[in-house]
Amino acid sequence: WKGDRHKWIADCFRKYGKKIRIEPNTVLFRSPTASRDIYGIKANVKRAESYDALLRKEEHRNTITTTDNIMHTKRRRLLNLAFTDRSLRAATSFMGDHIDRWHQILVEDSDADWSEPLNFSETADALVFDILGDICYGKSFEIKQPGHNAIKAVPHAIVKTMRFIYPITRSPFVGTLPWLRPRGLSRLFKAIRSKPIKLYDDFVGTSVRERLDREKASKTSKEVLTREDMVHFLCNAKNPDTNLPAFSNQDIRAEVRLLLVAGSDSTSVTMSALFYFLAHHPRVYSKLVNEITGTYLEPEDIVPGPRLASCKYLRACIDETMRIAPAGLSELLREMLPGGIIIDGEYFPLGVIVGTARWADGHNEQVYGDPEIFRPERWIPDKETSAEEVARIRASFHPFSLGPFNCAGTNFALQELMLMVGKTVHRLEFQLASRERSGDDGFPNKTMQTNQNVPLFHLEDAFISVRDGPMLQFRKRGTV
Ligand code: HEM
Repeated sequence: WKGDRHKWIADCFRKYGKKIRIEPNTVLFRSPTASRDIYGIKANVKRAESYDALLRKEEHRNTITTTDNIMHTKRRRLLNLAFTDRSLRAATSFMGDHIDRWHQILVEDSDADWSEPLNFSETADALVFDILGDICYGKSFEIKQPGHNAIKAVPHAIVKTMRFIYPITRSPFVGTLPWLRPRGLSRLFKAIRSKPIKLYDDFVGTSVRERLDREKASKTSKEVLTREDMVHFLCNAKNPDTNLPAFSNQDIRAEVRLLLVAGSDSTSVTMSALFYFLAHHPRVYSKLVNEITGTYLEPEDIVPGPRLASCKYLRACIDETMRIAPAGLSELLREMLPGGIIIDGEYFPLGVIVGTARWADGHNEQVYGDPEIFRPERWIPDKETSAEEVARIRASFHPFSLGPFNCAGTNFALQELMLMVGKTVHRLEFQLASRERSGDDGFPNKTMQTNQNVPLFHLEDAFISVRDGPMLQFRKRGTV
């Protein structure tokens, strides 16, 4: 309930070593070999039943909430059809347009001076949500635009919902949920949905329906044009075994729901934390600006491709952010299948639940030495950091998880982050709003990073990482 489970888990590791039994039947690990043993391609495990609690009703079941391995493999194989190089290329132009418009909004009315202070988490949420809406079904939510829009409440409502659901997923009663759902629990959850979540449900339902109608009409009429968005790829995906359409309309709705949440929140947390660290670390900020402005003459030139991939410091800043402030702080639980598995040399039998926790992994003193320090250089081999050292820490670093249940949108997320950060630091300058510079940022409970004297970016654990701030001001680069 307090949102500090991730810190409690890290403290337990510090106190008891690299294996902790946090519940009678649940063991967490903190070592690179354990991560591979638990999540790797050969691991004899399935997603634990706590994933079931993320589901309000059976029709919403999608790839991430499918705990049966055979079903998951089938769904995932089909979902991957929406994440091809072609779909990634198709998404590029939507992403670029949204980012350009977002920049205009950030500095609107502030031609010669700094903009009004704004809560960066909120504006980053709006940007990634708009991008995802557009990319999923060709309809942006337009919540980054100034003015009233009821959908603006949705990212906040997702946080509220996760705060409510997360303790249920970790409760001893989680096993009863599949039984309770058809016996009134789904109806109860529906009845107590907050207004913004209801709005969001209706919005997703209507938008997907309209989009599917458009797709159908485009097959018979040349006048109806569709975009190559995710729905297009999902509609046209054929089951390779039967050559029939891979997804029913209900499946498409369920997968779009997953993509909107999995794809928006994670990327937005990373953006907010990265801008927080850049604002607090002028040396890192100017090194990043030099790399981007040295690689590209104009922000408009920044597009995905080999040149953007060559921006090593940009990628290192993103990796360092995902290490120190991961999108998802605690454990991703897996349950042993018949036969069990060996983890870190020890046998665990059928039914035992195991996992690793991302915050605890990223803050492991034994791996990183100075884990509380934001230092992107640790990811780049040079005179001071050997290639072996970088390979050693990379072996412990799995922000997108690994194996058959890893993030389906990894390439998509990295492309989006590289583009958003690259374009933003090229086109705009930013600074901490004065209130935050004086240390009174209104966000309590920050842990101080002792030797840099910079507070850690405050995150609360609700399965997703709940964040607020930083408060930033923007202006066009080169404005005096
Ligand atoms: C910084 C950004 C992101 C991070 C750190 C991240 C991380 C992860 C992780 C750790 C998982 C595994 C969760 C689990 O096992 O419970 C996951 C799953 C998933 N992610 Fe991401 N993600 C990011 C962005 C995205 C984006 C942009 C999309 C899509 C547009 C996406 C789509 C998915 C999907 C569909 C799954 C479920 C995969 C499955 O169940 O097989 N993610 N993500």
